[in-house]
Amino acid sequence: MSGGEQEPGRYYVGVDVGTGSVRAALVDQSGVLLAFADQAIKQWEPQFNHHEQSSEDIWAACCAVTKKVVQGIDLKQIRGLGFDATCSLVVLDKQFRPLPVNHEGDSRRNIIMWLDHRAVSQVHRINETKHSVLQYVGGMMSVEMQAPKLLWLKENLRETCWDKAGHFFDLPDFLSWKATGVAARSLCSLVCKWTYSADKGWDDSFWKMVGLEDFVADNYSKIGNQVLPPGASLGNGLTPEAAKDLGLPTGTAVAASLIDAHAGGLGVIGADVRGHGLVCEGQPVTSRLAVICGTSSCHMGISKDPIFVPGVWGPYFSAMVPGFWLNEGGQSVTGKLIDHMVQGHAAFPELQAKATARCQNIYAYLNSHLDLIKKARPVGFLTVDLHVWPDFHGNRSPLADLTLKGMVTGLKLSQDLDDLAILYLATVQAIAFGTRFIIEAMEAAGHSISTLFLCGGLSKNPLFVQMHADITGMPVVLSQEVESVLVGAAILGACASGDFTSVQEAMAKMSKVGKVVFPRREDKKYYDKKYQVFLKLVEHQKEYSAIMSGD
Ligand SMILES: Nc1ncnc2c1ncn2[C@@H]1O[C@H](COP(=O)(O)OP(=O)(O)O)[C@@H](O)[C@H]1O
Ligand SMILES: O=C(CO)[C@H](O)[C@H](O)COP(=O)(O)O
Repeated sequence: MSGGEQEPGRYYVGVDVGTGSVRAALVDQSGVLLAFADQAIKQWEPQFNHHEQSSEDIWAACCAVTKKVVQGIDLKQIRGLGFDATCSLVVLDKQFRPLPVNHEGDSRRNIIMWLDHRAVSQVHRINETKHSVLQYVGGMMSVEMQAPKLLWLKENLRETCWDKAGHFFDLPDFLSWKATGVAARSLCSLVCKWTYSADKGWDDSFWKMVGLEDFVADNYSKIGNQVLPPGASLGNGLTPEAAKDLGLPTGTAVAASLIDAHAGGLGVIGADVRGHGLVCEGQPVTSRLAVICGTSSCHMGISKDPIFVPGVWGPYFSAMVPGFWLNEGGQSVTGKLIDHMVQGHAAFPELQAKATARCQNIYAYLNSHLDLIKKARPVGFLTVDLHVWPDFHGNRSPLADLTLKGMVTGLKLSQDLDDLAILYLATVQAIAFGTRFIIEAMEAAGHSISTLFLCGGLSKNPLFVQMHADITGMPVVLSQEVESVLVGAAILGACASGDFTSVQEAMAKMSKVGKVVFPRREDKKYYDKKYQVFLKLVEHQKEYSAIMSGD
């Protein structure tokens, strides 16, 4: 379909596999969510910095949530299915059975998660090669990408995993394979996490130089030698087995997938902004930055020509919006950091009890508590002497330094609820300062950004949203559908069904502006000062480490 026509009763299913849970939605042609379901997924941390999951557990969760959202629907109306997922590494043997990625030999745990930092030595060696593919990941490969993890498997689990492995998938590609039996990879995963180039393909010299020449020898069959653009229809759609598992008809169209952050980007970045008083109304789509905030935050900016931003991943061609280059800034832990700070505080049990008594989630409770304890000035001013540096899991962007640690300055002896609430506020602010730091790096390299489009679990937190507006000085657009990542996944399904002629057309019809949050200009001076302190924190941290590593 094209030309603005809407066919009644045409639905798409989007499935989003985040770090902590799997979500599914039934979505109509105008991007409205008609049904939603979610289910938690298992995670293991057998050692510090080792994070693992199970592809069977995740597939079972995808099936359970999909069955729920299509309940009571005439299945003939479901036109397409799209998956997005975290960029975790799935390992299968030659018969497509799970292989262990751990010393314990537990083959249930066959996924090295994206936030796993076990491959530190491997990524250092990869970066030391200074190979030209590194130009397209911000100048420096991240330990969270797939090449270092593959090298770790080769060096550490040779017999139990590496020699037996037949297939290494990015999690989004594993899901589309499981659904259709088609092992083609999405251009999104391969370009963003595996060093594939949209125009030149694989670079043999890179894999040979880093010690993974095995892939070249077998023509990349284990990591993908058929590549499709996100949204392309895969094979004959759902296989009979997958259709039974998911509760959908055999042959339902299935799309080549996207990484979760990229699906969030599709779900928000193309919305029609007319009538909201936004400066980006008269500007090209490249003035918009999609920020997908869940366990981590990802900052997705697009451009017509490639822009090389030191410490910011990309430029990646056609990895999110077809025909555009993508730069992806990121913070490895944001939601996870807030949870960590709050749950680790002595007053956490009291917070839980009080929030439960009021039938509120802990963050809604904390936000109202901050409102209660604020004095004459706005809430944000409660942290005048409390500052946080948020890199508790290293810095992804723009410093690309995985050795950086978290910092807090301004601690007191009190451990009460006020103290917890203010520490939570300072953490939220630190994450927003991190976003400002990334935006400044992108702008210095040539991006021109005026408006933020937020989605993901943290965008449900009004304090997080307001702090992003105040600290960046930019308006924040929230979508009509809170679960915009699922709208992105459904857009893929809609493209695979053939109901739209392009991803751009589907984006324009299915993503919608909900609420706009403007910055409080009168607070700018205060946040500028706090930003100065923020930048000092990392400078000082580097000085401390130089002192300690000196003689
Ligand atoms: N209503 C809410 N208010 C505040 N924070 C929330 C809310 N819902 C989710 N979050 C936070 O969002 C984060 C998870 O976001 P989500 O997008 O679900 O993550 P992922 O995709 O990584 O699984 C968690 O840190 C959680 O605390
Ligand atoms: O690297 C990423 C995207 O390129 C994401 O950080 C990763 O996929 C995890 O996402 P989330 O925080 O939504 O679970």
